[in-house]
Amino acid sequence: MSRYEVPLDVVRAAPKVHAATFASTTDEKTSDESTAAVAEATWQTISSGELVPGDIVSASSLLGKTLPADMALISSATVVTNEAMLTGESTPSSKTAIKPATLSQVMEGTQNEQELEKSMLWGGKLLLRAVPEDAQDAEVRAIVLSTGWSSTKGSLVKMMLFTKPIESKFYSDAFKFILILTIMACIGFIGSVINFVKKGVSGGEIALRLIDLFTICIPPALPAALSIAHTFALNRLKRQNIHCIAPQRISVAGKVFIAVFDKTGTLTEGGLDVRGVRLPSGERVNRLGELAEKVSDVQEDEHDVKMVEAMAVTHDVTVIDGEALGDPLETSMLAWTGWLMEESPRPLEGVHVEVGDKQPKATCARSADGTSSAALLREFEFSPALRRMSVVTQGSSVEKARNYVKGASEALAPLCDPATIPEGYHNVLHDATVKGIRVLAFAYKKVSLSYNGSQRLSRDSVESQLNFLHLLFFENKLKEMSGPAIEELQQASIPCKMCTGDAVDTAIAIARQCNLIATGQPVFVPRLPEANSQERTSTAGQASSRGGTFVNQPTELIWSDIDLPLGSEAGSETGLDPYSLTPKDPSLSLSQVGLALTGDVFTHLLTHASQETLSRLLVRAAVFARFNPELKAELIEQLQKLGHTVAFTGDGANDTGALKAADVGLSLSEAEASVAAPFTSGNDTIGSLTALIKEGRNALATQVAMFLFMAVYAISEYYSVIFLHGQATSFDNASYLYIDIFEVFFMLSFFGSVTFLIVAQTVPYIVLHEQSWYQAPDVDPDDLVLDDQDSTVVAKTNFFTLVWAGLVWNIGPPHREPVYRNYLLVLALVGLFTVSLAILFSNTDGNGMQKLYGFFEILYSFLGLIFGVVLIQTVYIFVWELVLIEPIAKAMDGPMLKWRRFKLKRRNAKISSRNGGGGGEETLEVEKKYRSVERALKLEDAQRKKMMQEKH
Ligand SMILES: Nc1ncnc2c1ncn2[C@@H]1O[C@H](COP(=O)(O)OP(=O)(O)OP(=O)(O)O)[C@@H](O)[C@H]1O
Repeated sequence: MSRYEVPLDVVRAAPKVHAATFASTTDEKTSDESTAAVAEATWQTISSGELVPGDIVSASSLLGKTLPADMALISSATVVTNEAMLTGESTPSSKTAIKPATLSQVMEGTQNEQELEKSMLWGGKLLLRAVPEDAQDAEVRAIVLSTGWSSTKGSLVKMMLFTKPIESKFYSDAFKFILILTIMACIGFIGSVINFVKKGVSGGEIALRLIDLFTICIPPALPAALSIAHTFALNRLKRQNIHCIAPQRISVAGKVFIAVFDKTGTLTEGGLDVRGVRLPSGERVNRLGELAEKVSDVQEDEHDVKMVEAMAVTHDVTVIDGEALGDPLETSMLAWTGWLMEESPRPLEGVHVEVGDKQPKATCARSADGTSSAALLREFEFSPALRRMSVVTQGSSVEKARNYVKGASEALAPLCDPATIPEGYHNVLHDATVKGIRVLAFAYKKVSLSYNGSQRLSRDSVESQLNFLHLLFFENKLKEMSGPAIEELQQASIPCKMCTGDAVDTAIAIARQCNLIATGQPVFVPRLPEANSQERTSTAGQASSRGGTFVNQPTELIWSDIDLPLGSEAGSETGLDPYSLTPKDPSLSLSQVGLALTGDVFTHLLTHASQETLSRLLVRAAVFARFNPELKAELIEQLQKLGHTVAFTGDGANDTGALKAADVGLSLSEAEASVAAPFTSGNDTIGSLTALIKEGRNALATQVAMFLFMAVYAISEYYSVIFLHGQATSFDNASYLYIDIFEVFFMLSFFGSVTFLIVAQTVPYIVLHEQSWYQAPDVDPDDLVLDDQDSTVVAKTNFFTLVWAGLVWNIGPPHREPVYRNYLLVLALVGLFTVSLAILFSNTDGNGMQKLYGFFEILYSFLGLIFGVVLIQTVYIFVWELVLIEPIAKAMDGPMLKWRRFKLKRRNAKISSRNGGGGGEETLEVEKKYRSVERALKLEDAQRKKMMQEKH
């Protein structure tokens, strides 16, 4: 049995302490006994290849190494791993010990993934830190859950080895073409057999020649030829620091129709600089004060001290070797406070913690001057769905424990006592977010509990009945490359969209900075009538403060112009018509306005809107804000349902779903390969997507070229052989070798054209038969390989034809380098041309070349005719490809579209008759959908072109 193994020494508990007993217990007492049994175990060092699920290993022995299997942490410890390979996010993530109940659920396969994730040390991740919480513990223990192919790293390798088949029109067309070639081979087969039998050819010779015929028609080199384009593209991408685990996706990248980008860390810098804080001023509560840019600007009263303490503790930052590692937002926030994170000495010195029978978590935050400190008793991790995180702490400044909550402003506001929310809160938020500033809100409440009590708290109880504390502002700088990359994509007619978890105002401001939305273009955002607000995935305090009429109709959206000050809208006077989406302001046309959708509206539309409205909005909107990870993936699927090939570029754990759902998922990550996406770029810029699309188009063009070349090679050789079989003769073996080896393997990247080749192949053959000096070959029933005029003329024509076809179809642009830059190809072409010319005119009976190929001496004037035919054929191909194809294709566009519509109608009619009628409406709906999408796209295109023209 094959196995996937990472050879590494691992310290494992002696097999007698196998962990199944530990896992099967749910009550705390027995679990403690099991833990004690494991702790007393003797340890042995084994190879990682010997690990099996259920083994208990010492995670401490793997420090600084890549984990060899998927394991769950079972002892209380501070463990930090780098998740770049899994989520694309290279920030370290902390782990907590798995609960025995969760472990037994894992064994039964009924585990809650979110719960499990907190304790998982996934195979393939780098173990950065493993410190036991209890000082008496020598080892940090983990239980092996899966190894080899079943581990995360194993599945990454499996993904590389066995990529999911991709539905591709090119491949299905290629198979259809091979079918046609097979039919041709069968026809040729029947004709040749009849002819051979008539001429008395022996059975063995007939069989031999017919096998030739089939291998000619169905070229065995075709699969290798098609994958060569991917191999070259892979190497070129690697040189640009873009890695791929699913090579077939490269040509899909060439067909990308819509590009969707995550915002934070993808379009904007991952690292965020703190701009300052605003907290209730002077008389407190009523008003937010001025921006305090430095911590030294903050007053030293109780409220302000709490604010600094909140920022020092509400995060998931870990300090390793003096370096703070974690979410860049949180590391810069901690740095701003000037507080330090440290391992607490036991007992926790200077920190008032009620110690029960368990030691508290060994981390505390301490102010730089050492006068204040706070111990972290409990942490509820940041959840993108809730958009907040919280901690339970006990500080030295006040005797009681406190809960601190940090999160998105609109996620926190509803959890706070309204009396503590300062006046003008929404205006302050709006003013900041429209400038692209990222805002986080903080809240707190006082509690009184012991360490053990804090461990029993539920998230809901910690994050409710809060008091508003302050707002924290971050600078969200656009990456230098984002604007130019988006412009390049737009010039290539690829619509670009942003999908982010951030606030809609911030998202629009950033979209304007990077030209996703043109500067000065009004942007409309729909919101739900109040009656539907319960459905919202986010509580939009900000949106509801915008005014407007609330209507109790499920699909009637209220549109607001994002640039109007809060509360200044007249509701029905501004915005868009809910059905036609045309602006109510007659001076504006649809193409002049930008649209942005929020996650709550999108969720509502998914269930209530008609497919047509949804498609229009999805096609027209450039910004999707407050989208949680599930909605991001849903958006990608909805765009795909409209028939588009969608690319998604993201960098974080909240992008994993979208990266997987997209046709082309590009993860901006440090890791060389990420299970989250088929493509990983270490460049940290969306310029990687343009590079990927270019390579994709190039690979696709090359594949088509190769396919055509192989087809020409097959058809041209087929014709030659059929002619010769007609005379009961065949190519000499050396001629076959020439065509198979030189033409195929050296010039796999060449295109060919079938029609002209057939003409070029036929003319010399027919003219030869008209010559007075022509001699039909004497048939040898046991050997069809003869030195005769027919095989000489057909072979000499054949050699040339492919050289010219190779040149013409490799001209290069738009998606490939010009042919003269491909030095090897030029060299090969010149070489092959020279060889073909030498073969053509080496005409003296008995010279080496003649003998090798078994050629017959032919009049020089006839050889000149062959050369002339080849030249004319080349000119034909040039004219056809470079001049005629485009206008013909354009002329065919209309009928093709009609044909597609007709096919769509017929398919829908069939479906409806199968489902028992009612198809008329359905067909109409689908038809309408396509028309509206087409119309919207055309409009968007025209608008983009106009903008470009204005710009230039
Ligand atoms: N560490 C954190 N602690 C508390 N709240 C946070 C934290 N990180 C983000 N948030 C809040 O939750 C919101 C959603 O975060 P999420 O990570 O899903 O998206 P994002 O980082 O804002 O944007 P993007 O999706 O573009 O990466 C943020 O806009 C912010 O308000």
